[in-house]
Amino acid sequence: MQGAGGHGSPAPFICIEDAVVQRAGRAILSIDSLKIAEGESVAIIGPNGSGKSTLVGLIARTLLPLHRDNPPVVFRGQPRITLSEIRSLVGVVSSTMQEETSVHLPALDIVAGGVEGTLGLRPRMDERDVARARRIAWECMEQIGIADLAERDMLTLSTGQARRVLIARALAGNPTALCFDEPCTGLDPEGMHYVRRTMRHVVQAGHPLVLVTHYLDDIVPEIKRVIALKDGHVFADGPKEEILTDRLMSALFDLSVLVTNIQGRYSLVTAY
Ligand SMILES: Nc1ncnc2c1ncn2[C@@H]1O[C@H](COP(=O)(O)OP(=O)(O)OP(=O)(O)O)[C@@H](O)[C@H]1O
Repeated sequence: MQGAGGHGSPAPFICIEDAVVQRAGRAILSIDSLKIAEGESVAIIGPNGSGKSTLVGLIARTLLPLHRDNPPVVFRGQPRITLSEIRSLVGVVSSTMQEETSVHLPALDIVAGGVEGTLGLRPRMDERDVARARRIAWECMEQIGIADLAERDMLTLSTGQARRVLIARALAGNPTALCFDEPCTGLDPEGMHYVRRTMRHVVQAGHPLVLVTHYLDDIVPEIKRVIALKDGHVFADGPKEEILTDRLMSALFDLSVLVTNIQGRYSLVTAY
C-alpha cells in the first residue's frame, strides 16, 4: 500500500511539519520538519529547557500547538486521528505519570490499568475484563523481568522499580511504539542499569522507542539516530556517530565536553 509519503515511499510513522508551541507569549518549540520512520528508534537529547518534554507532549497530544488548517503532527499519513488512536500508537512513560501512580495499589493493578489507559482498574469493571487485564499485566511484567513485584504496593517500591512498572504499564496498552521521557532521571546506577536493559529489551521485542534524555548513556545500542534540540529548535539530527561528537555536544550544551564511546555505549565527560 502506498502511504501519504508520495512517490511510492511509505508515510513516516510520525511527521511533524511547521509546528509551533507557544507559552507565555513565546515560542517554546518550533519545528520546521521532523520525520520518524516506521520502526525507527530515536533519541532526543538537549539541555534543560530545550523543548524535549514539549516535543513529547506535542507527539502524545497532551499539549496543543498553534492552530493550523493542516495538523502539524501526522501519524502514518493520517491527518485526522483520535487521542485513543494516538495512545495505541505511542505509549508514553514520563515522570508526571510516576507521580500520578504513587498510590496504594498493587503494581499488577497499576500495570493492568494500562490496558485501558486508566489509573489502576476501572471501578465496576466486568470480572472477565478484570481477569483479562490482570493476565495481560502479568505477561508484560514477566516480559521485562519484574513479575516478582506484581503484589507489591506501589508506594513500597524504589524509584527504579516503579519506573519499570510504568514501562510494563505502557506495554500493557500494546502500543506500536514507546516514548520514554527521562527514564533514568533520579535513579541510582543499579536502577539505571535495569531501566536501560529494559529499553534494549522492548526495542528488541519490536517496539520502536522515542527516548528523551539528558544522558548519552541512556542511548542504547539499538538506537541509531539522535535528534538534538536547543532553544526549542532542532539543532542537529542524524546518525549517532555523527551527532555524538565532542564538537557538536560542546556546542549543544555550551560547555567543553568529551564524548566517550565504549563498545557502542556513549558518555559525556567534562573537566570540572
Ligand atoms: N506552561 C509554560 N509556560 C511558560 N513556559 C513554559 C511552560 N512550559 C514550558 N515552558 C518553557 O518552555 C521551555 C521548554 O520546556 P521543556 O520542559 O519542553 O524543556 P525540556 O528540554 O524538557 O527541559 P528539561 O530537560 O529541564 O526537562 C522551557 O524554557 C520552559 O521553561
